[in-house]
Amino acid sequence: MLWVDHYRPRSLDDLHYHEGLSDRLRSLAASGDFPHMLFYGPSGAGKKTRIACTLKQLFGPGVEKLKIDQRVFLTPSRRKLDVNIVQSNFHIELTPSEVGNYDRVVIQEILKEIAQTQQVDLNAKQRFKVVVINEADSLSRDAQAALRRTMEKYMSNMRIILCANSTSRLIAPIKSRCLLMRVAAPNPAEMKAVLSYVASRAGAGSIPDEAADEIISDANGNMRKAILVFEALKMQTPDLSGPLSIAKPDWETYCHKVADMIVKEQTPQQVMEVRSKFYELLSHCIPPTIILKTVADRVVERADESLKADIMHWAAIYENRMRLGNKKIYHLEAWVVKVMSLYKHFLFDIDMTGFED
Ligand SMILES: Nc1ncnc2c1ncn2[C@@H]1O[C@H](COP(=O)(O)OP(=O)(O)OP(=O)(O)O)[C@@H](O)[C@H]1O
Repeated sequence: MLWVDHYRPRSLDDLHYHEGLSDRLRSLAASGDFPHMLFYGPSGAGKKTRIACTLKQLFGPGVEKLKIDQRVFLTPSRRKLDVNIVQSNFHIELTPSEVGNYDRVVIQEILKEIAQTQQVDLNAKQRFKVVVINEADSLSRDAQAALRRTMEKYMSNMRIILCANSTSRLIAPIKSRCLLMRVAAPNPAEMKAVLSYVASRAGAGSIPDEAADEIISDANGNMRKAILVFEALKMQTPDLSGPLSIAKPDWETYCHKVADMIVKEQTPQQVMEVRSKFYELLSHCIPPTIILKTVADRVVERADESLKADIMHWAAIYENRMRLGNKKIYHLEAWVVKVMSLYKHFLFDIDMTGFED
């Protein structure tokens, strides 16, 4: 098992950072009046770990006995949707956004089913079951509306825990029905403490300060990434001495290549080249929003100061359109064409100024 899973905290007492948050969760679990909750924060900050620990506090170790099911749902047009569901006797966890725009069907069916079944385990500590919904911020508007209605209706025997990166794409009625829990990224000192703990538990001795600093600055607040990189480096150079080479993931290097192409040449042929690179990235399941963000960041790094704000402005607009639409490639490509046109105008203006001089 990877260290990141093996040494993952299992109870609220084991959690390393944000102790105030752990205390609040502990008292909420004991209060007998557990609310619907929304955990939000950046990737790898520890949201899912914290949710799992809260469930354990609520229901005891039985919640760790998990069963994985694949359920089939039927859309109104009789299309079959496969959804993976993880459940224990006390909770159920799902990612409805896996099925794109049909997420409403999944939300409605699952929630109705859970809400209408009473807790049958007489020894259960709580009378309600918990439904954990991952990637809640990717839910369609329809699914969010369905969720909102269910939250009102079935409060007596069901609680919902939403997990999201940000609250901005959730509709206000959902936010107002949940207790919001912000799980911020750990700071470098907190990350260092976790890495030292993992190193000592894994029998890997202590971690040199320079190595820890390098891993932490590369991880940028993502605890999962830090532990994964630490384990990989430990396999390569067991004593972690000398300059470390933290390899960038292939998809990131590929995105940077795309950005360099946009900056280098602005022609229809180049748009076609970029398109084929986008297809390559998408076919390797890199999320389109991540592609857009990584490419845009790199283009901005290389662009003239006067263009930076416009490039980001259009990236935000096309990201929004991408979320509304189905075909992601159109919007990625439209952004590329927009940026190329901004670039061309900029270069043309420079030429003209030179000419006037
Ligand atoms: N409080 C903590 N103390 C120690 N280690 C932690 C803590 N929180 C998280 N971790 C470590 O970080 C890893 C990633 O955490 P987790 O999967 O909970 O993040 P997440 O915020 O849900 O990420 P994502 O949004 O990308 O799914 C865990 O597997 C665990 O090893």
